Amino acid sequence: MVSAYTLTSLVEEKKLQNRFIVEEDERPKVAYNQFSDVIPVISLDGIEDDSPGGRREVIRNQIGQACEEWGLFQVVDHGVDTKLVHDMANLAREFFALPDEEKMRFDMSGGKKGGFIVSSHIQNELVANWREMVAVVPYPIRERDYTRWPDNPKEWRPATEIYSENMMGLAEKLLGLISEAMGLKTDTITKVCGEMAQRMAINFYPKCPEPNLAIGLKRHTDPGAITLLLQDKVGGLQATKDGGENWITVQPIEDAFVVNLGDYSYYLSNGRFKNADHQAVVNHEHNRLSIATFINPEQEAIVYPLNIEEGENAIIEEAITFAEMYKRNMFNHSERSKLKKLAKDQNLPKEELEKMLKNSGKTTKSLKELLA
Ligand SMILES: O=C(O)CCC(=O)C(=O)O
Ligand SMILES: [Fe+2]
Repeated sequence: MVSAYTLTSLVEEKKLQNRFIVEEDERPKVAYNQFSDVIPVISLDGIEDDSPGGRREVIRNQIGQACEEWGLFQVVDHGVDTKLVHDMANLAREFFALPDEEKMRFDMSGGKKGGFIVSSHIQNELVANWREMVAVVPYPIRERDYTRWPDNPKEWRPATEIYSENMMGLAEKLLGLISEAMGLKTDTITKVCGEMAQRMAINFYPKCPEPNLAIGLKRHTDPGAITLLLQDKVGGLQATKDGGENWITVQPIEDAFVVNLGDYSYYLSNGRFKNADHQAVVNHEHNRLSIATFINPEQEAIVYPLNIEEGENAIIEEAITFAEMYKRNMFNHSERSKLKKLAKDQNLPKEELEKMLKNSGKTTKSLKELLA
C-alpha cells in the first residue's frame, strides 16, 4: 500500500509525483557523485599547541581562506570518538527503516517543534524536498522536550544526547579558531553568542525515482554560527559561490565533519566570511544519510559586525537580534519563492523577475507591496 506520509513508500514508483518536481533552474546541474576536492580538508591534530607553524598557520592559511572563499571546510582529526559517530548514524538508519506508522508517532507537522517530517518544517512550501528528517533541539538543556524525540530504536535517544554534547565541544573549538581567523580573541564569538543553542536535523534521502527533477534539500544558507555536518559516503552535498550558476559536490570523507558558516557568522565578519550557499541532491542508486548539527546563538544575541575595517561600511543597516534576523530571512525566502512562481504563471520576462528578486532580498516588503 502506498502511504501518503513518508517517502520510503514512494521509492518503488517509476515517476516522481508532481509535488516534488522543482523549477528548471533549481534542478541539479552536477551529479551527486561527481566529487570535487576544492573544499579544504583541515586536520585539527595538535591545533591546541601554539607552535609557530601550527595553530596560527592553520588559522590564517587554511581556516581563514576557506571561510573567505566558501564559508565551508572539512575537519579531520577532530577528536570525536568514531564509534560514537558510527553508532549515531547506524541508529538513525534503523529509525528511518521503521514502518510508517512507527515514524508517524513522532510527527511534527503543523508547526510543532521537533520530531519526524517529510520535506521540511516550513509550512506551505511550494515544492517538497525529497527528504525525510528528524529534528531535535538538544540545547539549551533546560528546554529539552522529549515529546517527539524518537525512542525507537531505544538506544538512539541516549546516543543522540552524547553525540550532541560532543558536537557542542567541537563547535566551541571551531568557533575559537574562526574567531581568531576573524582577528578576534579566541572566545569573542562564543561570548557574543550568549547561551549557545543547538538544533539537529537528521536527514534521510531515500533513492529517488527521477533525481534529475527533484532536490533533496533546496538551496539555502544555514542561519546560525556554524553547522557541523556528518555525511555518509554516498555524496549529495553541493555548494556554489556564484549564486547557483556553478556547483561543486563535496567529496565525502569518512569520519570527517563538514563545517558550514551560517548567516550569523557572515554578519559578524561583516561579510568577509561567507555563509555557505548549499543544497543536497538525491540519486536513484543509494539512500543517503546526513546529520546536521546547527550551532546557534541565543535568540536575543545581537547580529552586527564585530569589527569593521577602515573605509568599510557595515553590511547590515542596524543591529538586530538573532530572532529578528531569522524571521527576516525566512520571510525573504518565502517571498522569493512566491515571486518566482508568480513570474512563471504570468510569463514575466526573466530580467523583470531578476530585478524584483534583487529588490525583494533587501526589504521585508510583502509581495503585494513589491508588485504595487
Ligand atoms: O544533507 C546535506 O548534505 C545537507 C543538509 C543541510 O544542509 C541541512 O540540513 O541544513
Ligand atoms: Fe544546510
